[in-house]
Amino acid sequence: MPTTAGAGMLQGMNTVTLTRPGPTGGDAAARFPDAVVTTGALTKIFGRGAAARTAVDHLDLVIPRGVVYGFLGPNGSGKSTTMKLLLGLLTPTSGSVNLFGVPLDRRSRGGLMARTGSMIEQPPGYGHLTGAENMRLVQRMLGLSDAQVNRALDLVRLTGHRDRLVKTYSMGMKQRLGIAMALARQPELLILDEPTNGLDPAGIEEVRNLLVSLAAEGVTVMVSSHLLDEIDRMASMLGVLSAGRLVFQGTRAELMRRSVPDLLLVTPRPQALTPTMLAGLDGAAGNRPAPEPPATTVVTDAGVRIPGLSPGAAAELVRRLVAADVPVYELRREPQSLEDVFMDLTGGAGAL
Ligand SMILES: Nc1ncnc2c1ncn2[C@@H]1O[C@H](COP(=O)(O)OP(=O)(O)OP(=O)(O)O)[C@@H](O)[C@H]1O
Repeated sequence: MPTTAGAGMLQGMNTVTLTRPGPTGGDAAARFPDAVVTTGALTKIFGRGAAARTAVDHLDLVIPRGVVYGFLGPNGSGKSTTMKLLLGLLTPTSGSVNLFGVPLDRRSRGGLMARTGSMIEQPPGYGHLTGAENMRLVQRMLGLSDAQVNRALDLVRLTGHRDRLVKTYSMGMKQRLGIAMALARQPELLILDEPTNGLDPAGIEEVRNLLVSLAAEGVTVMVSSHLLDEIDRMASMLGVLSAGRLVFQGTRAELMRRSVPDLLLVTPRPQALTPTMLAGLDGAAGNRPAPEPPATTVVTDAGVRIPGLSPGAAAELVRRLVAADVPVYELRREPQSLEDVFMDLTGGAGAL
């Protein structure tokens, strides 16, 4: 059976201002005593010597109680590895994990996992058994009551399909069964790796509604995705990974405040925006470096978009345009979309 975290089959089931990642080091647990998850400089390096690969690089996560925390990053950015570290399925190379204010180690893990539900990578479930039979396995393993199992199946709306073989389930139903397994023990913390993977828009909406309603009941939900759209409307807090590093942690509103609007130049001579014309203009204080022309200037029907210039650099650009006798019909700020901000943060990697 594919893994969920837990005892064998089921484990422990269960910051723009784009703000740079906030609290650092092991003091996060002390600074955020109510946080359900904190990590201090959490690092995982796979392999050794020349083959060493840093999958997770000094992460300082802070996940407050009762939020849906959207954990975003392109493929290979380290989301699954981080979640496995949080569940004690991998040992950190360095750094610390605190769950419910308790350091995660070999001795504390059992107790902490008893309060945690998870689904990592694949939705679990034996295809040759029915949904109910799969749930019974979980029930026995975790010593759950019939009521707990029935409630979990109900929550994911599988009660009417409980007697069907799992191999006849759609992808969405399999994902929901995995979530039911993670939910059955009524965890305080739910860690789900890409639970919307392979779902159609209706399936994504169902998972979204379920997770938001669980958070409203006080469950802390950490959910990963490489797709911004899937996370955006369910997460009240976002953590963004890029190449193993946490490049942002905070609310959506904070993320948008980090946005530096592009400049849109309307001119009949877009070709006048040469690298020389833009050389040395500094970026605004935000998430982006100064543009490296001509790659980052984009000629659109509306005009030439120039990303990330500070007010001073914009004024200097106007001086240069006038000195070069380039007609300027219009120069205005164009707000970035959330998608643009993410693309900047992750260096445009992957399909966020
Ligand atoms: N057991 C392992 N041994 C060696 N390298 C690994 C191992 N597990 C993961 N990696 C590497 O660590 C990096 C992060 O992988 P990880 O699966 O955590 O990323 P991810 O963000 O979850 O990506 P995806 O969405 O594609 O699953 C990748 O470069 C991956 O190849």
